[in-house]
Amino acid sequence: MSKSVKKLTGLVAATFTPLTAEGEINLSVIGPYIDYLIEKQNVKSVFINGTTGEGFSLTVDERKQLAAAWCQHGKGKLEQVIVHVGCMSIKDSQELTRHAASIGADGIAVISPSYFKPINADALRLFLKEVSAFAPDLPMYYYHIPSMTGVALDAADVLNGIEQMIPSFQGVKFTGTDLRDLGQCVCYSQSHNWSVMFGIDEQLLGALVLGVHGAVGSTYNYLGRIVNQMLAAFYNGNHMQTRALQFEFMEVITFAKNLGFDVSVNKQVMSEVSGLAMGPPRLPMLPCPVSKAQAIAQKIKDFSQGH
Ligand SMILES: CC(=O)N[C@H](C=O)[C@@H](O)[C@H](O)[C@H](O)CO
Ligand SMILES: CC(=O)C(=O)O
Repeated sequence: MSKSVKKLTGLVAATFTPLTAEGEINLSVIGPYIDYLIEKQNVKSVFINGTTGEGFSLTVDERKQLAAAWCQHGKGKLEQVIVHVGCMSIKDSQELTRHAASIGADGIAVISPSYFKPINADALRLFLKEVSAFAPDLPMYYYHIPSMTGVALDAADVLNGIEQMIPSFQGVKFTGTDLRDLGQCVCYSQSHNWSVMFGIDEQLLGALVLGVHGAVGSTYNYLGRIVNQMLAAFYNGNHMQTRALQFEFMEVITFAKNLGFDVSVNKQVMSEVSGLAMGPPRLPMLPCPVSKAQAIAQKIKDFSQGH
């Protein structure tokens, strides 16, 4: 692994996957999507084909086409394009990994298989190693998301000693609420200069205090500008302002959660707020009633106008 790895930091948008009304991937939205993130949200890195991007509902070929489009349109504009390559079959993950390297992606991230689950951290590390071997020079991030995978191994256990197996290992995207485990990931990562990226947007401040290097999340697609203000306030030591912004942010997400806030709703909210046509989700998710998304979008707009 070369020493010139660009460290992943700051806000990273976990992108939605634009679909046509017929449910086909809609690559024509990606160019305008990138401009929107940079110009309107001050967000310059993306995490594609993950949870928000419905990665597990896409075919391997669709995932390749999307990754290629994000890298191509993002060239010279985006700081980093991280491609999620987790699949139920290790063969598919290896193919996506090789492809990510061939198109110039900045890194890959891997969610654990969740049907047949790794029985312990050794099994998961072995899986990650066999995936990374298909792009040994590409930074790899482990994506910890037990709420979706049911793989409840401590992320810190997965990290422990992984550098001896995976020279390209560069950190973890931590979507969990166990602050003890998160803190141990940050602590372990320090000596390796890895990135710990937090993934529960409405709890970001707690993670910042523990020393995470940034955050990957869905809401940075449309609240990135304000959350960047929150990060600036935090790094300037202005805890009152940071907390005030976090509380307002929490209120918006609580409002959304009370209405039912899943990827389908979130995707429609993105269409409403950005004006970009994200299209419907893919089955088994059902399209979200427009009125629900509009109510959430209005909250987001009110929050944005206040800042
Ligand atoms: C479970 C899940 O999908 N988490 C996302 C990222 O990992 C978050 O970005 C959430 O969408 C966000 O925090 C809203 O709850
Ligand atoms: C939300 C998130 O980080 C993902 O799309 O995977």
